[in-house]
Amino acid sequence: MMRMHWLITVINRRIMKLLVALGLIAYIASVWGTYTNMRSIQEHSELKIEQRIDEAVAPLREKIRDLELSLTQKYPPVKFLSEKDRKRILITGGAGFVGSHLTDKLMMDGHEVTVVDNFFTGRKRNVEHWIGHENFELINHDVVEPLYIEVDQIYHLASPASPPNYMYNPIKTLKTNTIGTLNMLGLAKRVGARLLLASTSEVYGDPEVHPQNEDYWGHVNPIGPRACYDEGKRVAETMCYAYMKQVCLIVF
Ligand SMILES: O=c1ccn([C@@H]2O[C@H](COP(=O)(O)OP(=O)(O)O[C@H]3OC[C@@H](O)[C@H](O)[C@H]3O)[C@@H](O)[C@H]2O)c(=O)[nH]1
Repeated sequence: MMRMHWLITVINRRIMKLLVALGLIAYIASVWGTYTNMRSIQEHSELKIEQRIDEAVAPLREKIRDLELSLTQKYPPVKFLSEKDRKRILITGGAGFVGSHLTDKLMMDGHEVTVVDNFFTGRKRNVEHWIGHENFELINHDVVEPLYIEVDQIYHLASPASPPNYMYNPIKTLKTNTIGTLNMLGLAKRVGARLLLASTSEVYGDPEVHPQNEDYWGHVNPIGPRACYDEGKRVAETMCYAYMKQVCLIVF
């Protein structure tokens, strides 16, 4: 009997120890679980915060990079002009041959130049040496659509200029020289700017007089293959004169 009792006590003790050990292991496991869980939540939220910071900082980094670039970038020398003498100048077709050289001249003289071009024949690389300069702006825009900006002077050069280019799409050539010129005259009228139109000797058509002076009216053909350009520029000149006479616009 005594032996039996002793055996039960020993077994009970062992079970107790086992239970205590199991309890301890369960407790440690749960504490460890909570700890790793908390860590992963913390790491996750840290990751999210880092991500958000990165997102918020990215545009600033880009601005700083642009700023650094503009500080280190070398531009051709530009004169300083006082506010009074500095003009805001729009050059349509400014990425073309004549336009880009005019851009260089006016930029180097110290003016603020906005080039508007649809890059039909002009190229960005013709004016790329000014990109980022505080006095320079390049706008990809077709003058057939109205343009609303504030300027003091307009040099209206936008037009295809060589026969293969202007004969490629005669209707578009006509629109550029008529609607485009009308839009520029309208802009000049609205902001009180003076306007210069780049015309062409082709307004004289197939001239019988050489050289042609201002009194010569030309020898033109309104339905010939080059008419879209010749007549387009002729009507552009007529529009400029009408605006000059009717609304006292200063036109060259
Ligand atoms: O619809 C158009 C067509 C042309 N253009 C631009 O006008 C510019 C014309 O420049 P080009 O280099 O082809 O030709 P040029 O510089 O020789 O022409 C220049 O002299 C002749 C005149 O008829 C043009 O009006 C004048 O720009 C180009 O940058 C072209 O992309 C427009 O912005 N819109």
